[in-house]
Amino acid sequence: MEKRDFSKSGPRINRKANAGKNTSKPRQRFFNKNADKKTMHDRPFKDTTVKRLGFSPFQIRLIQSILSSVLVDGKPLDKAYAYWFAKVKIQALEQGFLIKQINAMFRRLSFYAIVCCLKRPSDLSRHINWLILAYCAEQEWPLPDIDAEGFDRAGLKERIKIAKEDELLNEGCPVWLNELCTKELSDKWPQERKALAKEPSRYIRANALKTTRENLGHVLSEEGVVTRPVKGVYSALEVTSNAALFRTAAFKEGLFEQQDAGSQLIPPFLDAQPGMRVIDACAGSGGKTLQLAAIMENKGVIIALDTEGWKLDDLKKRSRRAGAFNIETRVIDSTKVIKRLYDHADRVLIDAPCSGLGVLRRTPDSKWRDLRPRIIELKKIQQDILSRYSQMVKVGGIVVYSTCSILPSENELQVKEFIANSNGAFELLEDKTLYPSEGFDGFYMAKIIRKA
Ligand SMILES: C[S@@+](CC[C@H](N)C(=O)[O-])C[C@H]1O[C@@H](n2cnc3c(N)ncnc32)[C@H](O)[C@@H]1O
Repeated sequence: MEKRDFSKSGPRINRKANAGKNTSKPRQRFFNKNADKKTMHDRPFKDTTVKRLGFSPFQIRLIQSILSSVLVDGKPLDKAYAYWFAKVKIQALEQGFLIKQINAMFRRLSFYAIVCCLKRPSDLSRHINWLILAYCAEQEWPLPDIDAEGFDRAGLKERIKIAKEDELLNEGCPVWLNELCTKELSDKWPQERKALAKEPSRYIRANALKTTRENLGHVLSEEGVVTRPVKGVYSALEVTSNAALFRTAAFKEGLFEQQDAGSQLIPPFLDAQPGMRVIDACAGSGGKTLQLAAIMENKGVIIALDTEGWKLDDLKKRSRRAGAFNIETRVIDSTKVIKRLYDHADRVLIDAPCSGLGVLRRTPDSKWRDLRPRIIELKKIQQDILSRYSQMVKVGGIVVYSTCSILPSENELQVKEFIANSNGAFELLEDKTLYPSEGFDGFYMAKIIRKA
């Protein structure tokens, strides 16, 4: 599991003289790893009560454990959620409430560090309770009675007010990210920065192999889930109620997948038809592969490739649930896997590994580590993948190169370099960037034709 390093992301602002003391404490385990699940099960949970009163002592212990997994142990936030919510089973609504609050803390970690009189977000790893207090104070909830020795309560309100006036802090933007995106996006960046600071909407994709979008809306409403169709994305519904989607019968029956509405625009862009031979070259767990199977009405064949076998195993499970039967999976464990498929396909989707800067709203912990060195490596991988994997399409066929980044250097500049080096064998037909300020997550897609 990749560890997070939170050490280098501090905002550059003047700090007050009463900066926090470095009271290093031994690591705490807030929930016993062998917590008795029975006592945690099905506790009554009233969303409105919690909203008014803040966190219960039980919730505080769970939040402490999740924050500790990420800030102290360096686990990614989604893995920490998976671990703790499997161990401490609670009602779906309460789980949703906690995820919402913890995501909001991670979205603006630099803001809360300053409110706690700390220099860097990484300093919060030694002051998890301070973070919880600062968060509650900002929500204007009563401050919970937790051990927070050295926490400066006087002037909390004033520090929150001052931090809110600093755009970078208020939008939870680390300095490295601001520098990189200002350089790449110039005038466009401030509005994207603002958009990336917001809580994302929830979208699902109706699985056309089993239902229609309209029917799915009805079925879900019978299960208490409120949705509305998304304009401009024929397969997408926005979920507007606080629902436990994965516990619905509709999900178990494979009627839908959770997928951002912007992401749902990429598979149709490939223009794959029923009966074609299609390669999804970086398929991962198959978000787009499953959509391609639906577009192709289960006819023809999709070869789903990835370097990570466990992701393809996930894809197999998801295809069974979705009723998608035209997908073959192959792990890329040598260059031969790709070479054997040269000149093979009518369509090739290259959903390349990337910085993920377009989807930061959904991974709010990832920005607190300077990703610039990794982005340099990723760009080399993207160019290599583009030049080799594009050979898998037949002459006359289409390649779509896509990312969930909004950086031109991972997107249009990569495509430009690839086309320039192809000696006329490939031509760009059309490309699009979806920006977070337009509503969905940020994505790029380029449609390229093989001419020789
Ligand atoms: C953006 S993710 C793909 C997401 C997926 N297409 C979806 O819609 O859910 C990029 C994927 O590329 C894979 N990957 C990384 N390096 C690769 C390589 N050299 N060749 C093929 N896949 C690679 C990663 O394991 C990851 O699953």
